[in-house]
Parts: sequence; C-alpha cells; structure tokens
Amino acid sequence: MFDCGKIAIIGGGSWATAIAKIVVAHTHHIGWYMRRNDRIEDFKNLQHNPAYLTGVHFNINEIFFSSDLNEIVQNYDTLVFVTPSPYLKNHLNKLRARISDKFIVTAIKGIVPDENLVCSEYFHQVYDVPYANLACIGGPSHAEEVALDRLTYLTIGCADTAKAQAFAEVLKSNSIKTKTSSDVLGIEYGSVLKNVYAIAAGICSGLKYGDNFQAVLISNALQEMNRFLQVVCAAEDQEYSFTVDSAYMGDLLVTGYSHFSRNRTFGTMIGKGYSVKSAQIEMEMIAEGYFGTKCMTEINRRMHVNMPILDAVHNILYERIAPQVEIKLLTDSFR
Ligand SMILES: NC(=O)C1=CN([C@@H]2O[C@H](COP(=O)(O)OP(=O)(O)OC[C@H]3O[C@@H](n4cnc5c(N)ncnc54)[C@H](OP(=O)(O)O)[C@@H]3O)[C@@H](O)[C@H]2O)C=CC1
Ligand SMILES: O=C(CO)COP(=O)(O)O
Repeated sequence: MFDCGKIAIIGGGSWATAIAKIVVAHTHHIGWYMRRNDRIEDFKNLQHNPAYLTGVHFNINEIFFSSDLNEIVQNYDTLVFVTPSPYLKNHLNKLRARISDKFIVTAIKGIVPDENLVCSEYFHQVYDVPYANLACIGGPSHAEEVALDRLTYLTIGCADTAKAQAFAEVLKSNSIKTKTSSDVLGIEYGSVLKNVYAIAAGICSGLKYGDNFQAVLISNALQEMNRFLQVVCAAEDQEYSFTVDSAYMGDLLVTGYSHFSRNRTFGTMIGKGYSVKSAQIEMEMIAEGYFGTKCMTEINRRMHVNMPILDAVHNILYERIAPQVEIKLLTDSFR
C-alpha cells in the first residue's frame, strides 16, 4: 500500500484546522505552515488556533509549525493545501523547493483566479506535478461540524487509486467516513460550481423567494453542473454519472442550504441589496464563489455549455444587473 509519509498542512484557516485535527489524530505528528508568526506563537501558547475553530485543542508537541513554506516542503512528503483559492498563488510564489515529487492533496474548493485553472491543473501545469501525485478532498464538510465530530463523508479523488486509498485511511475515524474516486477534475469543478449556485440560493433567499423555489433552483443547478461536467470531464461517448454523489450533489445541497455557508451568506446580502464590496467587507470571510463565477464564465465562453444560473450570478455580481431583474429572467427559463 502507498505510504503518505510525513504529512503537512498548508494554511491556517478553519478547514485547515479541521483537517489538521483529523490527520494528527491518526499520525500523531504533522507539519503546519501558517503565514503569520504571531498566529503560530499564540497557537503554541493557547494550544488551539487563536482565530479559527478555537474550541479544537491540539497537543502542541505533535505539531511542527513554520511560517517558511520551503522548510515545510523540504521536510514533508504529503502536502495538504487548504488556503482559500485567491491566496494560493501568493503562497506558492514563495516556493524555492521542488514539489513535483511530493504527494499534493488539495482541500481547496475554488479556482485559481486569473489562471482559470482548478488547483490540480495549476499544480500540474505550473509545478510539473504529475496527475498521479495530485489528489483532492471533496464532500459536504463544513469545518464547524467536523470540529464538533458530527458525522461527515469525504471523497478523496486521485488518478492513482492506491494513493487515494492511503490518504482516505489517514482521514477515516468514527466521525469521518471516506471513499475514493478517480474523478479529480469533476470534483474540483463541481466544488467551484456549487459555490456559485450557493450564491444564487442566497440571492433568492435575500429576495424572499421561498423554499418551493429554492428546491427548483437547486434541481436546475444540479442539471447545469451535470451539463458542464459532461462536456469537460466525461470520457468520449460516455454519460457523466457522478453528479448525484455526495461530493457533487451533497456539497451543492449543504452549501446551498446551510447557515454555515459563506457563499450562501454572501448571496443573501446581495439579494438584500448590499453591493459586492459592502457584502465582502461586512462578511470578513471569503466567499470563493465570487471569484469562481468570473473564472467559470470565462471558461464557459470556450465550452458553450447552457449555464443560465452561472450567467445570472455573473450578471448580478460583475455587470451590476439588479438581482430582482436577473432572477426574474431566470425563473422564466426554469421548467
Ligand atoms: N470552511 C469550510 O467549512 C470549508 C472550506 N473549504 C475550503 O478550504 C479552503 C480554505 O478555506 P477556510 O479554511 O474555510 O478559510 P478561512 O476563511 O477559515 O481562513 C482564511 C485563511 O486565509 C488566510 N488569509 C487571509 N487573508 C490572506 C491574504 N491576504 N493572503 C494570504 N492568506 C490570507 C488567513 O490567514 P490569517 O489567519 O493569517 O489571516 C486564513 O488562514 C477554501 O478553498 C474553502 O473553500 C472546504 C471545505 C469546507
Ligand atoms: O465547501 C463547503 C462545505 O462543504 C464550505 O462552503 P462555504 O465556503 O460556502 O462555507
């Protein structure tokens, strides 16, 4: 069986903290890159992350912290990237060490802005990491619930099944169930799109559309996701059949409906009349679907998939079309 070796977490936010909790319970040692030394010092003193999931306590002796990404990369075999997607490039720009022979796992549910590449494509194209060394973590998984040990199902995608299985074993516990998949691109694109659709759900909620319509919106979102993945991820002449799995539909549902969802919260503010800027400032957290909307719209200019919900969210966020006008047009297009 493949051995993940020494595992390091890259990123210091809530999902990074939840994944660190899961991994260190299994391995009893992790490396952990955080960008700020003051955060690391506070973490060591408090024995928990000072800013995110503060109720999750760690045995500090089991963690090697560093704000030097190169030090972590040189000393660890499996690197789990959990930074919000808009910051990934900046972190990676600090890299001097080679990462092409590392096992790279991305838990990022977003796309690299300006590049219009999902994370596995970015690591492959820019850092020469072979696809067999690239994995992703998908599935409905709000960090706040993982922190509370609430039952959560994660899907580990990797072209190399043995590697996916090995990492799935590392994450498995009484409260975490895992399965594997070879559909890395599909999981990553699905994760980007569900953020866009959660923004749409939030906008409709802010506009006071009710549960009946939300259900129709989410059904249409799933069909839209499937149309896109059919074009981008299905083998020739094959029907794309994964979309109903929990890493796709499950994550769409949890992000579209959960009050923990930042994308839905952001959309709700937009529906209530906030400008994009004021919603972003008030939230203090990042709704990656905002960036995902722009990138997916640009990608779809080449793909020509029928994606009315993506188009509507793009028009609202980037073309300043009034949400009530755009959503009314969308309602007329649904059956
Ligand atoms: N939260 C969740 O439930 C889940 C999140 N994910 C995904 O995990 C990824 C990480 O999200 P999450 O952990 O929630 O993020 P958080 O919002 O919890 O954390 C934000 C992180 O970004 C850092 N940061 C803030 N500003 C900057 C900046 N200008 N440059 C570089 N870094 C910055 C923060 O560092 P600092 O503290 O130093 O300011 C912090 O580590 C995302 O792709 C998300 O989609 C996936 C599943 C669940
Ligand atoms: O992906 C998530 C849950 O699975 C988190 O979604 P938000 O970023 O909208 O909170």
